[in-house]
Amino acid sequence: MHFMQSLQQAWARHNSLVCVGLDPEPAKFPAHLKGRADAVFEFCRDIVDATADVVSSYKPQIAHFAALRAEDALERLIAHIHAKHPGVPVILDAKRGDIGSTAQHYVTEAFERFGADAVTLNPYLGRDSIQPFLDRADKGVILLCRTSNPGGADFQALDCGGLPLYLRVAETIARDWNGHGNCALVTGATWPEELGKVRAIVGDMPLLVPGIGAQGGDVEAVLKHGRSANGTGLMISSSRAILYAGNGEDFAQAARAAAIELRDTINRYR
Ligand SMILES: O=C(O)c1cc(=O)[nH]c(=O)n1[C@@H]1O[C@H](COP(=O)(O)O)[C@@H](O)[C@H]1O
Repeated sequence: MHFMQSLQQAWARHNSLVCVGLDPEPAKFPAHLKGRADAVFEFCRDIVDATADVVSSYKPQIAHFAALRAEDALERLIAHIHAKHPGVPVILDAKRGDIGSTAQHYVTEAFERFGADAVTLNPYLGRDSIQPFLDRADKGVILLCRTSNPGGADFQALDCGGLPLYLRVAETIARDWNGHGNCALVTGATWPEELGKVRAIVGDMPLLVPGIGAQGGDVEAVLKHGRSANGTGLMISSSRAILYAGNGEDFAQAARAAAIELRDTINRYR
């Protein structure tokens, strides 16, 4: 199924805009998992199995696996999500972006090797660097626009012919790159007013919104500025605040409780 369709169906079926970021950090794992050969997979699998009915997407962050030489665990994890929780889309957070011939290999990496439904990309290299992804109409192409981090404004806020660069990015992608309707943008929860300016330009295009939880973004402000006309349009992502909500044997249940709390807080403002 197309990423955009499965996302919309998961929003509706689970009444949830929550995206759980899967960012394994073994130092934070519960004691009973530490030292186990397959701890990265087991930790993430247990989180997924405890939350799949209360979220609408997962977002594994590739560096968290690659740095641990655990890319095989990431492959198995995504396969597990598809097999056990069909219809919950997986966004590979890889922030790729390179010349077209190399981009083709990143396409294969994200969609064939890892089996992701969508991937995060950096649009800085321009249209031809993203074209091989845009051509995959069934896959989500999620482009950095206004990132959540403190330095996000260094370049993104620079004046670009009367508008900040991030709004030019939003404008160009909505107008010229979205022919297959498979584009989305990353807009950090830490800048809700900018998020609203992006929403005003892109209509109902989905926005991936990290920065809730550990980075301190405000849910109410995100919904106020970012929800689409029908009260959806957002993949509100939280990693550490959900993954490490508990660190005992019941860590997965603690993660479930944190995901439910976030879902319910979001739903109050939809
Ligand atoms: O593309 C992203 O997911 C992303 C974009 C952005 O602007 N800010 C941002 O924090 N992220 C990612 O979102 C996750 C945030 O993690 P927490 O702060 O623990 O919820 C990390 O995996 C980041 O790499």
